[in-house]
Amino acid sequence: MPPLVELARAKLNLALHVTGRRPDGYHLLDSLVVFASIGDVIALSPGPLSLRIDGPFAAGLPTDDNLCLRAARLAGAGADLVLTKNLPVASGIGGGSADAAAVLRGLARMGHAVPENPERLGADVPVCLGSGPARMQGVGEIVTPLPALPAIAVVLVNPGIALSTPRVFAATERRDHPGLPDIPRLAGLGDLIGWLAETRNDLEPAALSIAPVIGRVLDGLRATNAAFARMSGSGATCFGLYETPEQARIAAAALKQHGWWAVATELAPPPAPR
Ligand SMILES: C[C@@](CO)(OP(=O)(O)O)[C@H](O)COP(=O)(O)OP(=O)(O)OC[C@H]1O[C@@H](n2ccc(N)nc2=O)[C@H](O)[C@@H]1O
Ligand SMILES: Nc1ncnc2c1ncn2[C@@H]1O[C@H](COP(=O)(O)OP(=O)(O)O)[C@@H](O)[C@H]1O
Repeated sequence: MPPLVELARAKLNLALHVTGRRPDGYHLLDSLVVFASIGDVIALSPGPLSLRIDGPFAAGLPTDDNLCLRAARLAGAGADLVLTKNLPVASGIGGGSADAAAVLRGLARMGHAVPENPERLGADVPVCLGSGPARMQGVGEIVTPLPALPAIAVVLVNPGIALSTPRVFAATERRDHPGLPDIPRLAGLGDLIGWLAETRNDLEPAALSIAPVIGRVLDGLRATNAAFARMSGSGATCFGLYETPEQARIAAAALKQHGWWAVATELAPPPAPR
């Protein structure tokens, strides 16, 4: 029987406001989250729990304490897992959380119930489970699905540095920003950019202070005529939005000249219900 295959789409925080902090130190967030068409790939076959990792970013990833295995253990399920790691690690685009959510989706297709507290695996796991446009609030556990966005062309760029999420949160100075403005129906790139102009990524200043190269990535995106550029999550991956897929392809090729990981893709529609 061929393995079940799940795509762990790259997550993008188009806007990310830090609105408070819980007594346990976790931050309250208000974020517009969307997913790109590219991602890691997870193949699941029946069998005892095991994990093999291949792909361009396999090196250095733990095989024992991997979030894919932790997801299967939380679901109480065995499976033979193969992770093809296409996305940079510790990079603000979901990574381990997207992989864990994809494993839970695959296991659900094999008949295993999705655990009740998937956020225990990572704050981004609940939003990554749905893998469609959503407003994410609380520490990540409140997910409100949003209508589909158009397939806007996007370029993702990572300068090749892993940035630790806890370190970026710890270096964030202001934690009491207002939440996102209401999210209207976003029918095209113009609507989206107009709305994004009223928003921020509140983790960007701290990430920039730890890794100034992020500033050069954002300048690089703007120099390729991105209609909008910002960092995703806790960084260091940044995204640029473009008028056309052709512009995005040309921009990605130019940004690779810096030795950075750069890929042209588009905002993905929500997955069809199964
Ligand atoms: C910042 C965000 C925005 O979407 O994305 P990434 O940059 O990781 O992609 C997420 O909130 C990250 O989610 P995730 O990467 O799953 O985080 P977790 O593993 O649960 O948490 C890692 C650490 O980040 C801090 N953390 C995480 C989430 C949150 N709401 N407040 C926090 O303070 C905590 O120090 C925690 O120990
Ligand atoms: N399947 C996985 N994919 C990516 N990272 C993983 C995975 N499993 C465990 N990890 C660990 O999780 C950490 C990445 O976490 P984090 O800094 O939150 O990244 P991101 O910002 O990409 O969400 C890394 O230290 C990595 O070793």
